[in-house]
Amino acid sequence: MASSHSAVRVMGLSKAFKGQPALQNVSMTVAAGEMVALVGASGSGKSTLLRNLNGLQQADKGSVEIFGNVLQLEGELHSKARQIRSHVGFIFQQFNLVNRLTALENVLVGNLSQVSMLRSLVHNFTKSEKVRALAALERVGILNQAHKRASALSGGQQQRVAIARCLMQGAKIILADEPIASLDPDSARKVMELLTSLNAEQGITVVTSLHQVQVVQRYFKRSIALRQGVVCFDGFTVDLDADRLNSIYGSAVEELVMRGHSEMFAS
Ligand SMILES: Nc1ncnc2c1ncn2[C@@H]1O[C@H](COP(=O)(O)OP(=O)(O)OP(=O)(O)O)[C@@H](O)[C@H]1O
Repeated sequence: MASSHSAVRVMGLSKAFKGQPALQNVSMTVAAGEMVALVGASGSGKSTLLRNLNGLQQADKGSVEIFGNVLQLEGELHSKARQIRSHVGFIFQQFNLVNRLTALENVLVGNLSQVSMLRSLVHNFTKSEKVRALAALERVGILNQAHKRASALSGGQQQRVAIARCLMQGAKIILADEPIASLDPDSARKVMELLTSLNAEQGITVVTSLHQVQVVQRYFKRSIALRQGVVCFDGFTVDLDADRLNSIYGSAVEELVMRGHSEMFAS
């Protein structure tokens, strides 16, 4: 596939921590509008790969392109990395909101980090920015929580604020690192349904690391599996049968059972 049609293109990406390889010659392409699950045992490299896809981390070798623009190449971030990253939203297992700010303020300030600066910024947002932030909260179904502090929201609501922040940012790609791992089954289902509808209705490309194989099978047509930093499967999720899962997870296959969310689909 031509890189200009790819949302994400990774070529020969390798990354080591203190000499220990975390990613080894990883190559993959995600088309614009695709929704892809990243699976693999704990420590297989999923978070490292996601962080490299938006330049939060730099690899030692290889390249990452976003919509055909080089984000990083051979360990160097491109000089326009900031601009390229503006299309890429990131959500984390632990939501990464500023607890003292309201849901609306969190959506407005995005990922900026200094709270005192954030406070003053909040008061400088224009009416149209506030209207956009409220629309983003409405899109994720929590407009009625807009003025509550993040710390007073449930985990599922906090994760939806984090997704609203991506919408406010205008993200065309959402990278999600275990977005449901800290959620109860009902909240997890709502977050997965929200990501699925953003993908289907707004064409947002979604790449999500997940441990729950039932969730992967339910929501993702395509999966990419890592084992010890190497891509060991890239294909249709329906082809992830018991033998393949055993080979991907090795002795860690019990993680799938222990960390499953089968209750998500009970109702
Ligand atoms: N900042 C870091 N410093 C040192 N080693 C790291 C760092 N980040 C990751 N690693 C190592 O790189 C390897 C891959 O880790 P990574 O977090 O990417 O795996 P993962 O598949 O996301 O795991 P999990 O499912 O438990 O989140 C592991 O061996 C991990 O210990």
